[in-house]
Amino acid sequence: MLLQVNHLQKIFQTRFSKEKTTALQDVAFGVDKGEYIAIMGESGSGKTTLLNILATLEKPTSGSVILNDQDITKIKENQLAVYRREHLGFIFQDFNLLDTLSVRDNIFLPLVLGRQKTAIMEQRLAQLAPKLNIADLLNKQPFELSGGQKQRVAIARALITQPELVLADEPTAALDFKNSEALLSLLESINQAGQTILMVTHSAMAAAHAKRVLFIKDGRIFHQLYRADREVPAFMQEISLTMTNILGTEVQ
Ligand SMILES: Nc1ncnc2c1ncn2[C@@H]1O[C@H](COP(=O)(O)OP(=O)(O)OP(=O)(O)O)[C@@H](O)[C@H]1O
Repeated sequence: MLLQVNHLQKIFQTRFSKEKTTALQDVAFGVDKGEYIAIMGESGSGKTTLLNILATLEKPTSGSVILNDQDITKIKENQLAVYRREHLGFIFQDFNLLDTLSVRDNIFLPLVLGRQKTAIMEQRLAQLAPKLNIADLLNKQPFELSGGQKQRVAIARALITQPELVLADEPTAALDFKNSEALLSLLESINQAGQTILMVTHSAMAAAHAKRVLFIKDGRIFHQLYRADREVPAFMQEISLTMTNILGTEVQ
């Protein structure tokens, strides 16, 4: 198993008041290499908190996150940036491209920080660029790109380090229907090529592209659905029904 999450609990306590919020009560699940998992739940159910802990951006109150036999909640503060760069890929809502760098340099950024050789960087980009249809964009600046092109560049940057796990946080939240569809089919094909993906989303349509959906409620995983060999629309219908019936939430 690639990732094993055990008895994860997160209690927030603000500095100024004694009030405690339990964001995660007891979350446990495992992810095999090559899986594509979506995590759904209503607002405030703990999705972002869970993703932040998996991303090593936040420490749990208790519990463990084992990625490739290492408990990543125990990594020392001064080693976290290197760990993230070497083992994890991130795809966020706003894509976070730096306008002062060319597209090529934006994609190379994690490798430059990790001091990879130029030849290796060029070789990996040469493999990725045609797959993501960005080969003609490499010398442009991010502000010259369309929204869809920016997404594909951000995906290239997430994949260039060949991460064990890609974490996506609401990747379609800021996109229109057409760009969402394009992004989701790209993520699907990246997964088919062997990349493990874990995505947090509000959208039943986005979740329906995953192979398995975990539903989180009140800080616990309480249900899961497998896509099996179903097409996206059929799976989406079951996801929406599950959200409505079990969570009592309407989803878009
Ligand atoms: N830094 C923090 N300090 C205190 N409470 C927090 C903090 N971060 C999150 N919480 C609380 O933890 C709970 C879970 O929040 P979280 O952001 O994980 O939910 P979510 O499912 O991602 O919600 P949304 O879908 O609205 O983004 C909420 O009650 C929230 O108010």
